[in-house]
Amino acid sequence: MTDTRAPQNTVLLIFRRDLRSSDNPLLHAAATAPDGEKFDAHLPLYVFDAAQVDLSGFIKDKDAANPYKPPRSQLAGYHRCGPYRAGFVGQAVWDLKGSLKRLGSDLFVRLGNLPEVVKTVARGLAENGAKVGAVWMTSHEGSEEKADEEAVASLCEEIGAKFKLWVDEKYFIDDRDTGLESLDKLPDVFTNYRKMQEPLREKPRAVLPPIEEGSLPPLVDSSLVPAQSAPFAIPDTREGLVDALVTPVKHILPNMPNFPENAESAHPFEGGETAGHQRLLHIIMSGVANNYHLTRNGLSGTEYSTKLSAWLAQGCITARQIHAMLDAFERGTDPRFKDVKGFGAYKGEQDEMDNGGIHGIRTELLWRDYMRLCHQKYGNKFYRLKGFGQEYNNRQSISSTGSDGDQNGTTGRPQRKIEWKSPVKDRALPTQEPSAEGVAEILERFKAGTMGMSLIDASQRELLHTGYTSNRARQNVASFLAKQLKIDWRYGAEWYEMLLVDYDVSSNWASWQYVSGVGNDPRSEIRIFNPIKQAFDYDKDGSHVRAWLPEVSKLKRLEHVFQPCTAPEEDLKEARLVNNIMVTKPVLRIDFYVDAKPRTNKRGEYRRGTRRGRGGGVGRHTTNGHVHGGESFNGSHANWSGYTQDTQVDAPVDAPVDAPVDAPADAPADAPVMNGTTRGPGDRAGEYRPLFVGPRGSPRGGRGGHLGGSSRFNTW
Ligand SMILES: Cc1cc2nc3c(=O)[nH]c(=O)nc-3n(C[C@H](O)[C@H](O)[C@H](O)COP(=O)(O)OP(=O)(O)OC[C@H]3O[C@@H](n4cnc5c(N)ncnc54)[C@H](O)[C@@H]3O)c2cc1C
Repeated sequence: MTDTRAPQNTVLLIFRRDLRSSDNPLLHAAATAPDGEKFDAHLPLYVFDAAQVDLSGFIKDKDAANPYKPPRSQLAGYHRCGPYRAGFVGQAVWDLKGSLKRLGSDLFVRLGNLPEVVKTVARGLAENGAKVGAVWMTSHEGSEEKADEEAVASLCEEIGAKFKLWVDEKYFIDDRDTGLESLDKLPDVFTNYRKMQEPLREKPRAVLPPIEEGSLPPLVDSSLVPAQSAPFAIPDTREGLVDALVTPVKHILPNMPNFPENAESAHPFEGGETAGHQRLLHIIMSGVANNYHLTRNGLSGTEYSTKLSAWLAQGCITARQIHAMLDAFERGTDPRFKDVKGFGAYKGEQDEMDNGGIHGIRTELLWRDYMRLCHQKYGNKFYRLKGFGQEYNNRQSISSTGSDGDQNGTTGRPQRKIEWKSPVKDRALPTQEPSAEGVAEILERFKAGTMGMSLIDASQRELLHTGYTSNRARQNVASFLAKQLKIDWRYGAEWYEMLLVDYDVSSNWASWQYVSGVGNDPRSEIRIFNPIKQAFDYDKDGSHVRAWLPEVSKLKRLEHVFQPCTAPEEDLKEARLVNNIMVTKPVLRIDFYVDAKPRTNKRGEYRRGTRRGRGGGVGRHTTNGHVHGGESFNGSHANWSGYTQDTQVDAPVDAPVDAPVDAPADAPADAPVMNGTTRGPGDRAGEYRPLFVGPRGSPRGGRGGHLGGSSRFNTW
């Protein structure tokens, strides 16, 4: 019998990566439905998904078993969601609950598999005489996300509820306004997409009007909603929730190094819409936004870039909210910013002056859109070793070689082979050097930041300790793993997936592909970052490396700080580094000379001019690093050909990932000047130390990658 108190037309609002109450299309539509289409009740629901999050922290009874396998990445078996993002999402969910309560609503939090939870909730309501009339959720990229959407849609058919999948409106340009007739028409080079969309200032839709308190349909009576099933219990405090999420995944490495004394997190921020909006306000008030184009290549501190990525990834804020606030500042319509330089400086469409910093932020937000569109276009090709680059039109393709069955080139055009190295025996090519064990050992050192290449090690330590590392460092790390060590880049992408607080499936996998040369970098074949030169350019006084790698901090000369194996014996002794693995067994050694003679560099001059002309704001470019010779794996040279340092490459002026040429404007006049020449492999074979050789020359074993856990991807 129907309970007359029980609502017969409840709308289930499923929150996913749209953890916000403002500018949220689902809430907006539920609040503004015209008479006749209004729901009797609403039920906002967030599910911590067992396929993403280790739920064992929610089990209080020590004897109870977790019905779900702890989620692991498919290739390497890493946690799917590490402690930083788990904590951040917990905070964001709690914040959303608070915001919804202020609107007269609430957030029901449940654990398990999303479609199963929806089924349980719908059944439970039905048993209590209520009925789910509709289920709404936003659409997200990712094969698992799509599978969930399909499963919920089928369930709705079964229970006679209307299913609606909403466009996720947290992007800069709304999907409906891109002008693309179909995804086939998405340009394969970002610059072309940007040109299609310019002027960017005019593109974003207006932010949705705020929801008024009491405008949502009544909140469903909580006594009608089935409780969380055993063995799980949901904590009723914010700290309890965060603790339950973080505890099972907080031991990342068996021998986790201590947080270095002199290091500070560049991302000390909390999850949630409230904190995201405070940060947005801060970047305008403090001048971070104005200066963004000058500082965005920084490595240390909270202020060189916006640090909005983690909130964007979880949908705590939307790109159009960011745009709206920046635009209000530029047009002078928000008096909160009246004392900030640049307030009201934009004089309308005729105005040719552009705030370089804000222009830069808009362009980065467009990159983010673009990577998601590429994900939509190429689907699961995002996760395969040979990438999606081969699908390009008009592009010389690259083929990948290895033994995991998906590495053959397909287009019949001239192809360069990438012989990816694997830590797994039956995936490694028979000719692979070093062996699978050797690669497994390097990956362990990659994770711990003990490879002996300090810019990369410092970034890996920062990531390990904080869940964040700069864009500049990310590019170097990815290039080092994929292009210099030639290790299957997906191990890096999965490591990032676990640790990044701002992990976003599209941005992460597209960026790894881009830098690894299998995605959509039009210059992928020649763009390889030289991590020593990059360190000289972007960590001019070595303070970033010294802070995150305290071991090398006592070395005096910068080139030794950046590559400790090159330091003289007495310096190593003084710094107590003689037996350190970073010195005794660097995974790669790059010869790099520093001298005092400035070199004229016409190319550099030209770039400076070009970037200035476009508002790039690039200053003195006094460094010229050169890589000598090749590197050796167990004594044999890796196959480098031609020029390898990134200074040889013209980077597009708006490229965030591929802008390795620009020295920041604040380059001191007395920055060291580096000279040298690039030689082909083999020139200096005798000078390179054998790599991957264990103590006393014996090969060292290492933990291999292993498959395990839930399967996110089906096209390895
Ligand atoms: C190997 C690699 C992996 C990456 N993985 C991720 C990831 O998982 N999640 C993620 O958000 N970004 C990723 N990025 C892109 C970029 O490094 C981060 O977005 C940026 O460092 C975040 O810091 P921020 O918010 O201060 O960025 P800002 O420099 O202030 O940029 C503003 C916003 O623009 C977007 N953005 C900036 N650069 C990029 C870019 N290259 N691609 C796409 N969007 C961009 C972000 O949303 C960012 O918050 C990756 C880059 C590389 C090279």
